[in-house]
Formats: sequence, structure tokens, C-alpha cells
Amino acid sequence: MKIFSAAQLYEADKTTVEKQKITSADLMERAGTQIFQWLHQRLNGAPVPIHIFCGIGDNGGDGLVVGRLLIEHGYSVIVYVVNCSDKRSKNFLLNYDKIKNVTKNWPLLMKGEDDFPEINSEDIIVDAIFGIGLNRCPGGWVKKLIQYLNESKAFKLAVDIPSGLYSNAPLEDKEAVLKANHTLTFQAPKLAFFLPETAVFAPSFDVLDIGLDLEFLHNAEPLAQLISKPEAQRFYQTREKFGHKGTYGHALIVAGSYGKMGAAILSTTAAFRIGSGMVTAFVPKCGYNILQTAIPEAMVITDNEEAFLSDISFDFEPSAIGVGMGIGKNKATVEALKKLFTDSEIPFVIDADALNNISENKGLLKLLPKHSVLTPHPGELKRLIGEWKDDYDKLEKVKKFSEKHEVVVVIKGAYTITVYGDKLYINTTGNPGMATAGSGDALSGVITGLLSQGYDPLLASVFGVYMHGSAGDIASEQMGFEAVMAGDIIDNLGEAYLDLFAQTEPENESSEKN
Ligand SMILES: NC(=O)C1=CN([C@@H]2O[C@H](COP(=O)(O)OP(=O)(O)OC[C@H]3O[C@@H](n4cnc5c(N)ncnc54)[C@H](O)[C@@H]3O)[C@@H](O)[C@H]2O)[C@@H](O)CC1
Ligand SMILES: [K+]
Repeated sequence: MKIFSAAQLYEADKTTVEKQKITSADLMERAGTQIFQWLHQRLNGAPVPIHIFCGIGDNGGDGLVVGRLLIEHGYSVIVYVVNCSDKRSKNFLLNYDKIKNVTKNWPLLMKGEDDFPEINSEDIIVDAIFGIGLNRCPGGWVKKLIQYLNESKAFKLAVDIPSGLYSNAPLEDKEAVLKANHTLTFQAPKLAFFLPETAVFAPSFDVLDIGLDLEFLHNAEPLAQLISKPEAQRFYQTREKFGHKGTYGHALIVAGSYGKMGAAILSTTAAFRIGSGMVTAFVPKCGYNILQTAIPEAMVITDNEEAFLSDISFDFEPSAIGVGMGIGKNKATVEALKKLFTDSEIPFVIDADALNNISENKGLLKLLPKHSVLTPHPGELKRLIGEWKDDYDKLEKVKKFSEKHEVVVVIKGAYTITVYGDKLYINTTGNPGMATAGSGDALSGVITGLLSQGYDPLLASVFGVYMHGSAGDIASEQMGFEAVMAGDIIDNLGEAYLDLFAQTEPENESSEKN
């Protein structure tokens, strides 16, 4: 699924109206009707008070449509107009008139703090104050209203986007954004829903298809691509009936140091579980017995040093190399990395201490084979590219970094974002249970394992992140977030493959769950 900018959505809106020969009011009716249906399906006529706060633009217009339809269906509705400006949009005015046909209770005009209504915790708040047309940070009494609504324990449903959030620009004041419990967003999710500083305001959402012009949406270059099951299914490469272990490559995992041999075990196992034909672990001497005992399927080569890596030499040609998990920052290890990067022509997966060593010795970057995959968590990323002002600045910096060094960067987080040149791929699998030691080692093993099977570096990254998250989701469903350990994620990679093509109940036809 594609993520578009606000400007692109306005374009799509315009094109749709022209091509489908409808009015923009018809489109608003469609949008409002979808929101109404979502509520109606869940409330089923329940007499719960619904407070709808409408701005004076088209987002407010949507709110008025929802209000009208709810009233027509007998719900208990109070509509407020957040009257922050006289510049009411055409479709706001049209629907303002229409709502008067179905109720004697005209919308309440709010002009300041004195007009803030009492709201009980069992009530529902519908936020239709500002949509993607937000053009400045909410201030004055409107900001106070947003804060007042945020303090309420009532369920808060945002129309299109939580008010005060820009769809694809940095946050100005986090005190002036509605903290929605759920958002119903039109046609495509907004970039703000996936970035750490702004995602907290839209912790869950459904995408409502309002029938915008498909050709326009198909041809528009998106801000980012969202990776869910349909995309992952397309990435999957079928295993051949007559394949043998050599068909699926020979991955090399360069990992571990004294006290951190678990990192090598996790990455090696993950490379196997994602389907590598063969996996060799290269570890310091102290890891030999540990690895051979823990993973009999793996081959093991050791460094001359007992406790850390100093000379990474091997006598075969791996089809992919993952390096860095738990290797530490010994001077000799830096030299060993220099030699490894210089001697190899195949792209690497670079993780953990290999990233930290690169950050401290930037010359190493120039030695990296093109299309190597870097998998930093936020701390490692900061060491690599420096501080950023906000999430959008971070993405721009990573894009430049990726272009300059011709590498794939996997920014790990709640929504992991893979960056390649100016392209962004946002993952949708994963959960807080995966914030656990070794989860990153599992991911680097997964990506290395996919590379070894012939997935190209970008696909290996995007598909690997999806599969890793999916395995984590399956693990959490079985044991709850808290109990998940990295090994459980790896153990469920097989289930994640099965889940990829499992038959499921059809979803609600018009909405995509997230
Ligand atoms: N583009 C589309 O595809 C569709 C858009 N629709 C709705 O239209 C919305 C966009 O409508 P608009 O462009 O009218 O914009 P909004 O309704 O988001 O708000 C814009 C109005 O609020 C004012 N405003 C913005 N920021 C303010 C602030 N901080 N303080 C005070 N006033 C502020 C603006 O000057 C303008 O008058 C979408 O979010 C969606 O809800 C839907 O009706 C259907 C289709
Ligand atoms: K809104």
C-alpha cells in the first residue's frame, strides 16, 4: 500500500471528481458515510452519547455528514462547530445546512473555553476539527480544546488524521495534537502514523476506501510504501522441488566475542530457519564448543584469538555474509573488518558492533561493497549519521547516506523503515514483545539468510523485516509480549512462512486493519 503526501491526496481528490463526474460534496458524502458505517457496525444502535467536534474546513464537513447520518439512524449526537475562523469551506457550509434538516438541535458554536462541554468517560468523541489541511499549529482556545479532549477518558475517534498532526511534516507542539484512540483515515494512511514522534497520536487506524481514482493512485510516486502481507507474498521466492542445499546458498555469520557468543548462535540459527542451505559461523576460539553444541547443523570456523576477532579468514566463497553481532570494538577487530570488507565483493549485512566500528572509523564505509545492508537501531544510527532535528530530518539524512554510499539502511523501530536511495519501505509487522535482547541478531541472521538464497539486498531487507516481525507477532500471540525472547522469534520463522499464504477469513471489504 502506498503512502501519499497531503498535496497528492488533494490532487487525487480533484482527479476523482473530474473523472467520475461527481461533485466534491459527493466525495465528502462517501467519506462521511464510510465513517458512519464503521461506527454503526460497532454501536449497533446503542444510545451512547456521541460528541462530534467539527472544524470549519472539509474535515469539519466530514464530521457534519457523520453527524447527520447518525442522527437519521436515531443515535444520540451532539455536534459542535469549533468556530476558529470565518473562512468556512463550501462543503462545510453545504453540510451545515443539511444537518439542520434532520434535527432541531442545531450544531453548537464554540467560541472559547466557556463553551467546552461536559463529556463522560463512556461517551464517544469524534474529532473532525482539522484534517490534512492543517496549515499552522493549533493555538489559543483551540489548543486548549484539544488538551481538554485529551484529558477526557472517552473514546476518541479521529476523522482522517488526529487534529493538530501534519500528515507529512514535523510536529511543532506535541501539546496541541489530539491523542486519538483510533483513526479512520481516507484512502491511504499518512506518513505521520509511522514515525516515532507522531505515531503515538495514531496508535491504531483503519484505512477507508473512498474510491479515489485508481489510475492516479497507481501512477503517483508515493512518499513511502507500506509493507503488509500482500506485498510480502509478492516478494516470496518459491523453493524449487529439485533444489539442494547448494541452491539456497552458504551464509557466513561473523559474530561473537567472549561473553557474547549468544549473538552468533541467534544469527546463525535465524539464517538457517529463514532457509539458508548452509551456514558457517566464524567466531573467536572460545565459541567453538558453544556453537558446535548449540547448532549441530552449522559449520564453525574460529579466529586465532580466544576472545575476540582479529583475522577473519576462510577458504570458501559464501553467498552472503552477516557481520557484527556481539563482536566488540577491539582494535584488532577493526583491522579484521577492514581486511574483510576490502577482500569481499559480495554485499554484507552489517549490524551492531560492526556498525559502531564503522561509526568510529568512517574510512571503513568506503570499503563496503555496494548494496550492503546496514541494520542500525536508533542509537547506532545516531552514531552513524549524527543527530537529527526530527523524524523527517532523520529520513532525509538517511536517504542521503544511502545514496552516497549505495547501501540499504534498515532503521529499526516499532515501524522499521528500510531506506534505499530516496525510497522508503515501512514495515507493518512486529510488536513491543520484540524489544528484547538478541532480537536484532535474529534480524541480521534473517536478512543474511535471504541474501544467501539469492534475494537481492533490498528485497532481503524488506521481506526479512516483514518475516522477522511476523514471527514475533506469532510468538507474542502464543506467550504474551513480556515473555518473548529472541529465540522465540526465530522458532516461529517457519510459522511466519506458513502464515504468509494461510487462508484467512475475508476482512471487512472496505477497510484495511492495522
Ligand atoms: N482530499 C480528499 O481526498 C478528501 C478530503 N476530505 C476531507 O477534507 C479534509 C481536508 O479538508 P481541508 O482542506 O478543508 O482542510 P481541513 O478541514 O483540514 O482544515 C482546513 C481549515 O482549517 C484552517 N486551519 C488549518 N490549520 C489551522 C489552525 N492551526 N488553526 C486554525 N485554523 C486552521 C484552514 O485555514 C482551513 O480553513 C481531509 O482531511 C478530509 O477529512 C474528504 O471530505 C473527502 C476527500
Ligand atoms: K481530524
